[in-house]
Parts: sequence; C-alpha cells; structure tokens
Amino acid sequence: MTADVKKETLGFQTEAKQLLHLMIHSLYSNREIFLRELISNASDAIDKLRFAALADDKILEGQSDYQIRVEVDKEAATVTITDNGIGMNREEVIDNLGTIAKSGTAAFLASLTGDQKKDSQLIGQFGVGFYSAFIVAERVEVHTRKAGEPKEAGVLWESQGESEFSIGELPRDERGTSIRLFLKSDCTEFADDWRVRSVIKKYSDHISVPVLMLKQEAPGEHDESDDEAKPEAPTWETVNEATALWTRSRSDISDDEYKAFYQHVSHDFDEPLTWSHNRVEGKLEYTSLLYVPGRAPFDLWNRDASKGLKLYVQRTFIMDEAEQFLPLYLRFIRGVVDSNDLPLNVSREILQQHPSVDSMRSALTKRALDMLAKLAKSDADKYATFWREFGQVLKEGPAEDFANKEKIARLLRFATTHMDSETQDQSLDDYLGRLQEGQDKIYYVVAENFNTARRSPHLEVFRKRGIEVLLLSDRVDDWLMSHLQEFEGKKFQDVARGELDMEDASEEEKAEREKLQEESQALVERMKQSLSDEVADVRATARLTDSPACLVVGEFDMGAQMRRIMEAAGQPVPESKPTLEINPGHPLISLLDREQDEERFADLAHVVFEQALLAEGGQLKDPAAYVERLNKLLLKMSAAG
Ligand SMILES: Nc1ncnc2c1ncn2[C@@H]1O[C@H](COP(=O)(O)OP(=O)(O)OP(=O)(O)O)[C@@H](O)[C@H]1O
Repeated sequence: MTADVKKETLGFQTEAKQLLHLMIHSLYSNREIFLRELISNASDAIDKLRFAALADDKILEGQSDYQIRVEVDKEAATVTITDNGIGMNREEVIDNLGTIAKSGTAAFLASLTGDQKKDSQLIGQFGVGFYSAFIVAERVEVHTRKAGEPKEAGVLWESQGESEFSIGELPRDERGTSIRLFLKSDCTEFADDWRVRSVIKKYSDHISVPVLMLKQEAPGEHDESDDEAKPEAPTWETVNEATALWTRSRSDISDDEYKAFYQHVSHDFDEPLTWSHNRVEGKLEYTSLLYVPGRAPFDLWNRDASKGLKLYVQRTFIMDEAEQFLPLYLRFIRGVVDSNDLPLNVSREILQQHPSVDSMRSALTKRALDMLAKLAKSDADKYATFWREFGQVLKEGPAEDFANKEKIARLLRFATTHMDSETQDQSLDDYLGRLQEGQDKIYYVVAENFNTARRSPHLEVFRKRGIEVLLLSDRVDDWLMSHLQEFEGKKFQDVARGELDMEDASEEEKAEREKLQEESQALVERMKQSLSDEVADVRATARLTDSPACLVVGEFDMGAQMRRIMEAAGQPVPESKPTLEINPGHPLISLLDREQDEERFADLAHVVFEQALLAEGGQLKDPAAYVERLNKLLLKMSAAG
C-alpha cells in the first residue's frame, strides 16, 4: 500500500504514547482481544454510517451491503480487518488515532503503578480500543476513506506504535476502513485462518454485521482435472452469527454470548456482574438489555463521563449514551434499548420531549432496580462487589427518585454497630430483624470517617442497651439521610440530633434522668454562661456513659458533617450553634462542678466543649488557645500533685 504516498510524520500525544506503551506491556497475556476491539470498532463505524444515511443516503454510494472482512496472509504474517462503514478523513485519523480525548486521562495514567498485573486491570477499565492492535503487531497500517468523499480523499496512516506515526494520501475505491497488522514474530498465530475464526466466534458472534472470511477449501475437495477451469473468484463466508443479540430469544443465548456482547457495548474488558434482557409488547414496544458492570470505570465521578444506554430504533443504531432512559443514580448501568415507537430521525432534543421516553425510563429504572434486588438475593459476593464499586452512586437515589425510594433503600448496605466493621454489608432489612423490643426508630450516626463514627460518644447509651446504630461516613451520607425519612414505617433518627428520647426507657430510667437534670441545674447554668459564644444550650444527658460530653445539633439544623462539606465547598452555611450535652456522672464533670475558681472553671468548660467537638471530627476555631488552656490545666495538676 505504501508506494507513491506523500507522507508526513507526526508525534503521538504524550498520553497516547504512554497508553500505547502500557497496553503493549500489560495486556500481552490476553492478546487475542485485539481482534474483538477492532471488529467492535468496525461494527460501530457501520452503525454510524447507517445512522448518517438516514439523513442522506447519497453517502452510501449505492452500496448498502454492510460487512466486515477479515483476511489473513500466512506468508506475509498479516491480518487485515476491513469495514465499509463511515471511514475517516485526514483530520479524524489524526484526532482519533493520534490522541486520546477522554477527560481524566492524565489522572488515570498517574494512577498506574508499574505493576503489570494491576495495571492491566486498570487499563481494561479505561477501555483498550484501537491501540490494542499494537499488542500483536510491530507495524499497523490504516487505510481509510470517509463515506461520501471522493476516492482521492483516501488516507494512509502507519505506525510502529512507538512515538510517531506517518500520514499520507492514498486514493481508496471503497468507503470505509482497512486495518492491516504486520504481526510480531511471536504472534503469527493470528495469521492462521482457524485461529482467527475461533477468536471471532468467541468474541464477535453477536455483532449484528456479518464478519466474513475467505472460504477455505476442505482437504480433498480440490479436483486436479478441474485446474484448467480455474481460477475462480474467492468466496467469502460469514463466520459469526450476525444477528443483533438482543433481538434473539433469551433461551437461545448463552451466558458467554451475553458476556461478549457486554464487552462490545460497554468497551469494558471485564465481565458484567449480571444482566436483564426483556422484550416489552403492548402500548409501547421495545427491547432492553441492561448490564451491571463488575467494576467502576476510571471516570465514574467525572461529570462528563460516559453514561446512558445505546439507543436503537427498529434495529438501527441511533446514538451512544442516550441518557434519557435511566436516572443519574443508575449511570453505571450499561446496555441497549431498541424501540419500535420512536421515529428513526430521533435526536437528543426529541428524546427529551417524547411521551414514550418517560414511560420507558420509569420501566427501565424499575427493571434495573429489580435486577439489583435479584442479584442481592441470589449472590451475596457479587452484590458485595457491586456495592463496593457503585454503592456510593446508588446512595444518590433517594434524593433523585422519590417514587422508588423504598426500593432503593432496600438495596442500600451499611456498616453498623452490629458487626462494628467498616465493610458496608448490612441491609435495612437485616437491621429491622434485630430491633430491640419497643424500638420504633432506625438510629444512625454520621461522621467524617468510619472510626470517628464508630467511636462517637453519642453511641454509648445505644451500645449499653444493645441497640444497633448505622455508622455512616461516606460524603454522600448526610445528603442520603436527609432524603430518607423512614423505612417500613420506622423513622430514621440521627443520634447526634435533637433530644434523645428513647422510647424504651423504663419509668425508673426516666425518673433517674429527671433527677439528674435537677441536680445538674446549677452546673448547667454556669457552663451556659461560660460557653455562651460557642453553644446554644447546655443540658445534662443520660446518653453518655464513658465520655464527659458530646455535641448535639437541633432537630432541624444542618448536620455537622453536611456543614463541613458545604464549608469545604465554599458554600454559605447558616449560622447555628450546637447544644452541649454533659454526663454528670463523669469524674471530669464532677471536677468541673466542684471548681470554685471562675477562671479555671471557664478553662475547663472550654476544654470539655472543645474535646466534644474534636471527638466528632470537628475543627477547633482556635487550636492554639485550646492547647494553651490544656497546658495550663496540666501544669496546675502537676503543681497540685
Ligand atoms: N474502523 C473504524 N472506522 C471508523 N472510525 C474508527 C474505526 N476504528 C476507530 N475509529 C475511530 O477512532 C476512535 C478511537 O478508537 P478507539 O478504539 O481507540 O476508542 P473508542 O472506540 O472510542 O473507545 P474505547 O477506547 O473505549 O474502545 C473511535 O472513536 C472512532 O471514532
């Protein structure tokens, strides 16, 4: 192909260079996947052409027999993948094959460790794509022409996968793209017809476009006496199943086929955790195939990361990332929806207004939630994986989707005082199964991290009474809890909020609490005066057993954790002071009560307040003053001793 080409040499973008290098070294043990990636791209290119032809069928140049051809040449040690899809012009070749446009790429590359095994996992998450050709090829040639452009617009791109590539003009009769791989000496197996066929069967059976290879003559078929009549034109045969997988009946599709199809639609390297394939008939007609990935993509938290489903209308590919069919909190779900009701010329704008889309969205949301519920029930290990990867995203659900709040709540998993471990593996149903007699609330504590939550002084009385408390420490938790009011008729109660009124307290306990309050009246008044700048109120409490004091926010005030997040984000936060609750039975509080020296009383009262703030993960306004006060008290103590 290279004769007479005016060539120009250009360098790969730095990120592309790094990725290429990494790809070659970390995916070697799984090298056959290059074929899946290239066929997947070829099929995408044909989908794009089909879609573009809906608006202007001149670009088909009278040829609408879509196909992908794979040719091997054992002698030359090459394998060539040719599609008659949309093709690329010069600029697109440079952009698509020479740079990586995904946002977050630099951060992704920085997260790599140099450990091949770990990196190969990560790179799978990133999506391997076209560059996987260089795992097996020492040189790659791409000859392409954009559909609808003249033959002379053909482009030849060539690279050895190091730091540069060359690009030149080379006329091309057929529209579309041909990718020729000059195989490395230890990869010549991919120039073998049978080897390639089996890889195509394995990974690309479900591609709706036919993948063709030259028919091989069976041994003995060749009749010598016929030699005069030859040569016949080579015949091509279809190697893959070539029907869109989702159009087939569920019972005819094997798990392996579902998995391979997932890798095609999601560009994921790994297997999905589960899937749900459904055909809906009646008022609306559509087929959906939804998957739960096994791992979060590297850019899950990027605003512009890919999300949504692949949309088809009557089998014709319309768009990637159709976001309208699922809510944001299910943005990790991948798959396909094929509608019979939407018009073929549907655009993103039309999708936003089309009446069927709303009904499809609520049905697909329900379907996705049911699929997760089923996974939780049938495979605890896989569900734990799901939760680890996507739990935080699902926690956005109750705020976004009021109608499905209860369903989502049932899917949530928490760390609680029951296991006292950081792993979030307890469901609300588990919690309800362990309610104490008379308990009619679901208690929780929110803190900055797990240990602060677990050691929160607010929990002391709950532990004493054997009442379980949810331990929340993810950033999204305050947000979540502000939208979850109740579950199965039980209200959620923040243990650090409002006055503690434990419904199971006995008459005796109540009387004791009242007595406590009366006895502490004088101390409480003195402390209120001393701490009037810091706290809204001081009161004696029975909720503490080991700690001298804790802070409590008003029933309707913003939680401490939420306040910290808002402050960190530079958001205005309404001014509100917490209430200090003290434990009159604690020796430090008794000491305070006995303190006659007003200055020392003020110091000690402040230290008690500041320590309560520290214990819940808060920040002191004036840490130096705290240290000074504490030191003063320590010195006093040693002087007294
Ligand atoms: N056969 C082809 N025909 C037309 N365009 C192609 C072809 N192969 C690749 N491209 C273009 O090159 C781009 C980059 O391909 P590449 O496989 O690296 O990434 P991708 O398919 O976009 O995503 P991923 O990295 O997740 O696989 C594609 O998005 C497409 O625009």
